[in-house]
Amino acid sequence: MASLEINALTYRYGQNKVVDDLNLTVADNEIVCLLGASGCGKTTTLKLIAGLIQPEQGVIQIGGSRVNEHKLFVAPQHRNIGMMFQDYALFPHLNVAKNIAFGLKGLNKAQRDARVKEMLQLVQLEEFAARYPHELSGGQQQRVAIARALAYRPKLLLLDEPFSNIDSQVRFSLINDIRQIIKQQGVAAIFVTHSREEAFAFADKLAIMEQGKIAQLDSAEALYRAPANRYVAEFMGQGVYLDAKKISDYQVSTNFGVIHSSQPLAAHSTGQVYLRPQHMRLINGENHQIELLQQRYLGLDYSYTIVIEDQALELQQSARHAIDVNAALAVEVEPHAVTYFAHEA
Ligand SMILES: Nc1ncnc2c1ncn2[C@@H]1O[C@H](COP(=O)(O)OP(=O)(O)OP(=O)(O)O)[C@@H](O)[C@H]1O
Repeated sequence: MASLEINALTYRYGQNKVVDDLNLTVADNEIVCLLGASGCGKTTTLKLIAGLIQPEQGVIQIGGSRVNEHKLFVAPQHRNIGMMFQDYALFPHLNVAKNIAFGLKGLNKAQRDARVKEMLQLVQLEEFAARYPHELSGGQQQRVAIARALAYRPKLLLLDEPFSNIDSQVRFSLINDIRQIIKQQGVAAIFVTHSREEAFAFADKLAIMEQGKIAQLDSAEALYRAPANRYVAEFMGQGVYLDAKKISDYQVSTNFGVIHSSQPLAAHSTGQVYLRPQHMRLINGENHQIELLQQRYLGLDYSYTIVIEDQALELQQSARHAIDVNAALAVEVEPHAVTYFAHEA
């Protein structure tokens, strides 16, 4: 059974349709990250799931139970969700143990104390039970926040930019720890972030959101290998488009030579390939009319900013294979799972 199932969800702020017929499923025990351009509707989607706002249309089911439909509207505290929002700070006047215990209902004191102890162990903050939030680091505060969110054993966790205020040096170890904690508890989670790197480290699947809809939901690897459209391809990483003509199921011809694909190409006979820097190498050779804008030495690598067919791209390659920037430049494209789109309508 899915922990979350959303069908045809729609929401407007005034005339502005911010969530548009959105469908999304999160399996039990799965972490899904909502990623997309600023303003595409990520936070609004989380608020709809949480019950902080009411949809115009659509059905949301959490753990198999409908939380809205016609006259039904289940209040946030009865939705079986835990929330860790950027602006849902800890209560400053309560110590760590009391912050975690807040919201634990229907338990007697002994049960409540046992649950708080269990949660403190889970987030490895046993010695910090009596401390107040201002006496903790940002990372420790987020551990308390996750302990508080998990304390009443929700079916689904909602996390909105939970790591954005955390120092970059500790951010990725905190992300790993919190991922493990969530997996250990067997809870499903939806996570909103602006950072692809955070999404890769934290989520099982990424849901790429485009203008109020889910453009594609899959693993990061599948989104790289087979993006559903140009928005998803560009969102997953910088690249350049080259006009291309299909010459076999595994080969396209471009101004930069024949490119070999490790997967069958889409059906259209002409279109554009989207090439990412990691599949290209700048070399000295036959002049491909590549302009070098900038070269920087980064220690082990060189970074080259080049212009191909009016599109700028940054490539990094080992300083051991440095090229002569004053000689003619060309690119070599290695065989890979080529992304090949039809021409834009
Ligand atoms: N309370 C509000 N009243 C009116 N419009 C709003 C309100 N909140 C958000 N919006 C608009 O709805 C759209 C979606 O906002 P939302 O916060 O869901 O986007 P987001 O994808 O989370 O963006 P970001 O990545 O910048 O946080 C935006 O155009 C935003 O300006």
